[in-house]
Amino acid sequence: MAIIEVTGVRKAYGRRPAVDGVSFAVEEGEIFGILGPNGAGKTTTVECIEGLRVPDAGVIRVAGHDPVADHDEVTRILGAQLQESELQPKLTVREALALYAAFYPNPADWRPLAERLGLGEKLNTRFAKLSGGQKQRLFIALALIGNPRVVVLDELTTGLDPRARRDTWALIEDVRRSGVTVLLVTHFMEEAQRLCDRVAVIDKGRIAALDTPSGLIRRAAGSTVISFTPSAPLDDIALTELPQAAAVEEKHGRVTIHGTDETVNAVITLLARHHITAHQLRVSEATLDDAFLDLTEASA
Ligand SMILES: Nc1ncnc2c1ncn2[C@@H]1O[C@H](COP(=O)(O)OP(=O)(O)OP(=O)(O)O)[C@@H](O)[C@H]1O
Repeated sequence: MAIIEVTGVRKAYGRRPAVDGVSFAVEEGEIFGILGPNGAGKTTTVECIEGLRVPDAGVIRVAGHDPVADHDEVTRILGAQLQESELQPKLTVREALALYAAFYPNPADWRPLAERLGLGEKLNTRFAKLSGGQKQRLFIALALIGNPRVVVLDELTTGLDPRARRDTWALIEDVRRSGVTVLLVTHFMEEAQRLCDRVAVIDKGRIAALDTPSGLIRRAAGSTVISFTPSAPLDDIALTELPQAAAVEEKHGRVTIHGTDETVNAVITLLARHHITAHQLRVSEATLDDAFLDLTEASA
């Protein structure tokens, strides 16, 4: 069952459209990613879902409710991560948790929540003295304190070191295991690939693609990347006609081909036929990074 339904949403600032006819549905229990370059319209889209912005056109439903007309109801269903600037630097972790718990009719018990998020030792620490990772964990705690069915996390791991980012990923998986649906806005392909069940790629206010991370990789770039330095120029060899070669690129004497396993064999056979050796031959799986660039370039 879809817990969030977004249908034909448009939102312009002045005459410039930021979100230009976006539709998608988030199923209950999934981690749904929104991925896109800077200024693509990701935050505007989630702010419309949160009821913080009013769309110019289109319909949004959160568990059947309109985020603007039924704002109180939606606030109970949907927990949103707070922006850093919204917390007082002198507030302690305990005070922040108790204060935010008081906003909700049926809040979670914040003590076990703080323990679960690794903040048990930090209850008396002021917000300003927390590390970046600890602040992010506090934001997750505050987003969860109202016992929401959906939590919206917008660029949660930006600015975190790799270890803190991985710890945060583990927490997000833990949140989903507890039955909460997660809507995750991110810039990090690795994050989307690792966490998300499905990803909507937004570019210039529109959905460029919506699929599982592996579906996006397959569809966009060709899932196998072959690169090598040929022992002689390839001038006369038509690599682009190889079976399922989605893209062929030559840079500084190194050739990169996106294709499939079948392409790997075909490249080697073709080179052998022309008595060319492939030096430093590398075969790797495409990443969501490749797919993202491909999808967003395609709509450029
Ligand atoms: N309050 C506002 N007033 C005017 N223009 C805005 C406003 N908020 C966003 N925009 C513009 O709308 C477009 C989409 O912005 P939005 O913040 O939704 O993108 P984003 O995908 O979240 O970007 P980023 O990844 O950089 O956070 C951008 O061109 C931005 O400059």
